[in-house]
Amino acid sequence: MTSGRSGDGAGTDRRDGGPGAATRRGGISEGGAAPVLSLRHAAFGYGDRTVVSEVTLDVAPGEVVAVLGPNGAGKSTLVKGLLGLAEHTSGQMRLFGTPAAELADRTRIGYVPQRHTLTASVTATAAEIVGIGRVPHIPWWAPWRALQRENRDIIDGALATVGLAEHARDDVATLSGGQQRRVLIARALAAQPDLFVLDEPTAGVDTGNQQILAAVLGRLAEQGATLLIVTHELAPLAGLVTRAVVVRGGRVVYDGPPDDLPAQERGGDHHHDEPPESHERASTPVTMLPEVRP
Ligand SMILES: Nc1ncnc2c1ncn2[C@@H]1O[C@H](COP(=O)(O)OP(=O)(O)OP(=O)(O)O)[C@@H](O)[C@H]1O
Repeated sequence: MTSGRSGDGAGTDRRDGGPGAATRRGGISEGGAAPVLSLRHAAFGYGDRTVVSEVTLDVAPGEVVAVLGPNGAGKSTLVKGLLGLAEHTSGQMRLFGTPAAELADRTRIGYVPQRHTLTASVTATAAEIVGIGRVPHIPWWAPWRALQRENRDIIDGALATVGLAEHARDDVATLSGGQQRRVLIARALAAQPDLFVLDEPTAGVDTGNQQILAAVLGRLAEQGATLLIVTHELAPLAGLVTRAVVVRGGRVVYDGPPDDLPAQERGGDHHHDEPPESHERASTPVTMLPEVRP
């Protein structure tokens, strides 16, 4: 199997392209592409506690997947499992065609955590925060490369993609919450990952900022990025999401086109995944059982 970074040579230099450039340039998405992510009966949890189980899922390069479900369903645990932030307790997990345990370079996944903004105690410009995303790409023996034009262009490009070019030199503490989220998306973008994982990017921001964030994600998708977006509501991301995965009671209960999602799974009611699973699962219609994709 090939991978986006080293497959056929097309993916070895991604500097002149956006996210997923390797994929677009023809390596892996055409003819027998390795899934970016492949799970088989996978379970994730914390310590002795399994939170999500029996997850079977393939995500192809360029897909924009919304992970939906009520509070406490296990959405964040699922994506944290991909990042090694929750334990992978059973089943198989491959990332970029490689068994996850053998994947040396986790920076290939760009993560924007849930409800994360930057506090006033951080004294840094937006460009400096975005520059953190470049750290894995700067060899320890050549720190001056951080100052080279090529590196600065990537940082400026990431800020432009999220619509914050004019705020590059601003102290992040002076930016709004929605703008700070976009700085964090730009930081992930600057790392040039092969998969973006965003946990609730549109939660807690006003409608105007939700639209801006959705436009930013749309731009990434147009550039060929593979996106896994945890969200409560599909509405702010409608038109962008190509596939919906619903987690309920620690199980994937729907995997398919967003247009076919039953209204009650589109989100927005912010109900909690309680009382216990047995009740939730009993109420799950048979038609909601996994529609596992090839
Ligand atoms: N670090 C942790 N240690 C132990 N249990 C945890 C941890 N993080 C989450 N959990 C538990 O895992 C369950 C699922 O939480 P998770 O955050 O994955 O759900 P979610 O669907 O993302 O919810 P929300 O929409 O509220 O973010 C919850 O019962 C939660 O208490």
